[in-house]
Amino acid sequence: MKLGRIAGEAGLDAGAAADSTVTGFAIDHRKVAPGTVFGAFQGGQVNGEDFIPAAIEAGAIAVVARPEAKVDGAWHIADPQPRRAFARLASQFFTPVPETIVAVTGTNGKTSTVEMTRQLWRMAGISAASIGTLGVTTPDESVSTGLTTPDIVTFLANMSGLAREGVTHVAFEASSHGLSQFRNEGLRVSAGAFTNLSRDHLDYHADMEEYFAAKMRLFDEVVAADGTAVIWRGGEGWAARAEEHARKRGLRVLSVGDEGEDIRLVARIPGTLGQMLEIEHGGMRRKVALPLIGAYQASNALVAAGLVIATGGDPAQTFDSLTRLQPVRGRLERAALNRAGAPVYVDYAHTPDALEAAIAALRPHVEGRLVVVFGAGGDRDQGKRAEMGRVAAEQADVVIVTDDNPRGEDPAAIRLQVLEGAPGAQEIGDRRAAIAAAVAMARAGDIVLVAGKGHEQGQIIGSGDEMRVLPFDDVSVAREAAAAMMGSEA
Ligand SMILES: CC(=O)N[C@H]1[C@@H](OP(=O)(O)OP(=O)(O)OC[C@H]2O[C@@H](n3ccc(=O)[nH]c3=O)[C@H](O)[C@@H]2O)O[C@H](CO)[C@@H](O)[C@@H]1O[C@H](C)C(=O)N[C@@H](C)C(=O)N[C@H](CCC(=O)O)C(=O)O
Ligand SMILES: Nc1ncnc2c1ncn2[C@@H]1O[C@H](COP(=O)(O)OP(=O)(O)OP(=O)(O)O)[C@@H](O)[C@H]1O
Ligand SMILES: N[C@H](CCC[C@H](N)C(=O)O)C(=O)O
Ligand SMILES: [Mg+2]
Repeated sequence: MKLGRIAGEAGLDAGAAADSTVTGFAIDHRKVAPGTVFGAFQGGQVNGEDFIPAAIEAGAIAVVARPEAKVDGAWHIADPQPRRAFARLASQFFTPVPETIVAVTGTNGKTSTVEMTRQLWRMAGISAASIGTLGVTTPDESVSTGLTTPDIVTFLANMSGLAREGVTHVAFEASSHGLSQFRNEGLRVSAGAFTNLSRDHLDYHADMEEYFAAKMRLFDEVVAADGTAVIWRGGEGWAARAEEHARKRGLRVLSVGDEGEDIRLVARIPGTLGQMLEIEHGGMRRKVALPLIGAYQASNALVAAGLVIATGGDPAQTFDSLTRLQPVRGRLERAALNRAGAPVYVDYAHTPDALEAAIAALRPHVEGRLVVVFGAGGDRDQGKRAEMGRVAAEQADVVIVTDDNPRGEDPAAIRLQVLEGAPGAQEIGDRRAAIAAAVAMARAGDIVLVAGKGHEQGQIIGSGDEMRVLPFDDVSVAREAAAAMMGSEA
């Protein structure tokens, strides 16, 4: 494909390089091959513009960078917003793309919602995929990408790869990092969902307002002008503000929740292994037996239904399919039963709000004590740590504070910050030992919640060149602990 054509379609100027043949796109100079268009961006760690000479040396034919960047020996596609311009350009190259694409943003619930959306589409006989924290999931496989929202080149390449495999519908997670770095642009996004907003990532965003503004790029810019915003009505006013953004842009709004106008959750009755939802849609009331526990899973399932309906799904069939949803990995996953018959749940709660939601989900099922084991990630928002401690101390009966991906920080210092909010908690740094202690202490009627890592397969220790990922899986560790207890009795 000629650069001139790609640039023309994107409304950019390819100048003297118009006749060059484009072989690919890269945002990392180490991935540049002859014929590549290189995107040079100023990052949080380094300035990508410093790598322009090396990229040109490696064969870059054009460089997308700020007007003030110095580009010698390749065509300079100058734009004050180079990440956006690069995305526009790259999206002309990575074709075809799936015809129906939807995005989910919010602090918690993105992974669950995209996965449930994929499942609902699949049950309707559609070839669907999801992209997010769990990787790229298709009917056949799940491949990890390492990030929730992959970089723009990986994202677009995945999208066109999926379309070539025959996938017509994709739901992807739009993290605030991804949105603010234009990691998913250039495609027609038919609908976007907003699940909720609460404290997280205040290491990256200056304050909650900035965090919210990053998320609102979804409605302000990313969703197509004739698209739909699916909004979970709840929380402290953020949903109402999200709705304002959507309406101002002229998007169709589909509101969901206790106060939702389009999909109203009239009643929710927790059961042993699931819950009964009474919902109202289009003037009709119906009961749905959702085979998942917890208010938060009901919210995500209904937002997923909203996305499917917003993009042409049949409402009756979609609500019916909710009764066959499979659990999402690491989200209230029942990992084991200990010797006393106490269940051990693994959940990905790693924010104060999520921890509260996970504990609330289990509370109706607890007859004795709720034992929670959790920590907080290193090199991430420090302010959420004590808040997580407070939620655990207030809502659980026994609290064990442990390690969760300390990364470049001193794990003991992270635990100390969590313990500030939970002064009476036990402290067991080694996560395996902490889980074993919780499993060993649980009696009949108790429930153990191991929070923070969910589906994760490793404990990240150190950063930069020193970084190591030690294999670690909460589900198997919980199972081993339960099995060891059985063994000790025999
Ligand atoms: C804070 C953050 O989001 N950083 C991501 C971002 O970095 P950045 O743009 O600031 O990049 P940088 O490292 O300063 O480098 C600047 C530019 O120089 C380029 N470069 C860099 C080095 C080099 O030798 N050559 C080169 O060309 C880089 O490719 C980049 O384009 O872009 C990089 C390239 O795509 C990502 O790898 C990196 O993710 C880091 C590893 C990360 O940990 N990100 C986490 C925080 C993250 O993104 N999480 C979100 C949220 C998860 C959630 O929902 O909770 C996610 O979507 O996963
Ligand atoms: N709708 C919700 N409301 C409150 N808490 C939720 C909700 N959905 C999920 N959670 C909590 O957040 C955890 C993570 O859920 P999920 O992975 O779906 O969110 P996410 O937004 O993708 O997270 P991340 O930002 O890490 O990608 C769950 O394990 C649960 O504890
Ligand atoms: N996407 C989230 C995942 C956090 C998971 C938790 N286990 C941690 O490491 O903090 C983040 O990067 O902030
Ligand atoms: Mg996620």
